[in-house]
Amino acid sequence: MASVNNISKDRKGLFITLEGGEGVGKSTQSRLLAETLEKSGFKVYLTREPGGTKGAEQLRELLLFGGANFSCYSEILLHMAARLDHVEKMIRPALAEGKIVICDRYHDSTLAYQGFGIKGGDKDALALIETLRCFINCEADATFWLDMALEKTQERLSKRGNPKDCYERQEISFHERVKQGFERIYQAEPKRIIPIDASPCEEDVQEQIYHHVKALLVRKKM
Ligand SMILES: Nc1ncnc2c1ncn2[C@@H]1O[C@H](COP(=O)(O)OP(=O)(O)OP(=O)(O)O)[C@@H](O)[C@H]1O
Ligand SMILES: Cc1cn([C@H]2C[C@H](O)[C@@H](COP(=O)(O)O)O2)c(=O)[nH]c1=O
Repeated sequence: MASVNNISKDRKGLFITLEGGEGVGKSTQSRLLAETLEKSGFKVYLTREPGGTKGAEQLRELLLFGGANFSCYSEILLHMAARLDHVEKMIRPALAEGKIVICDRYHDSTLAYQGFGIKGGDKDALALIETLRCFINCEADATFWLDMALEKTQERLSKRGNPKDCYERQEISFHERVKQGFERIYQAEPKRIIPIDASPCEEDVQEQIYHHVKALLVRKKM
């Protein structure tokens, strides 16, 4: 079992993020985890990024469907502006109230999509993201990285049939860089990030995740 040493001791609540490429099942698993925890009596704040506040949802619409084709550095700043609003207004208060915050995508998506997917791991882009991460200063206690073969996720997405956002419309080589980016992020922070095989059925993936969450709750004495 992966180590869960990243838990913040002075925080009342627990901050869990779910990360990974397109269609690996993050939203499905975020919802299932929230339902399971609520049934066990925990207070949960289920949210997503970009999003979670009025302003951040407006930025989501602009970034995903606005067609503005921002320069990559502007795109990083916009994702980070959405995150800061979300953290200040929703995430930090929920954690202070002792809630379990479950966030569908967070900081690792900026690193994987903008840092590795668009900028190919460029040092300046990674440094800018890191600087803003330090400024926001709200780290996840644990991150589930859902991973599976790209061909399989394409199958899932074609069945889902939602309108494609600007990232989903990118060529396969972009998604390969994003996937490799998540691998690099995991290698850099193996204590926080817990890799999950996202290829089995929903129930099996849920079981893998819940197994780790139970251990986190024990460690956090929740
Ligand atoms: N374990 C699974 N097995 C088969 N299909 C799944 C599984 N998990 C999710 N799905 C289906 O795959 C599609 C994508 O799932 P979901 O929206 O949860 O993924 P996501 O990672 O949040 O996607 P996105 O990155 O686009 O937000 C949905 O139609 C969902 O019902
Ligand atoms: C937080 C964040 C997200 N993205 C991208 C990744 C996805 O393509 C979309 C979000 O939509 P989904 O329904 O969650 O798949 O936004 C990004 O590029 N950078 C980020 O920081």
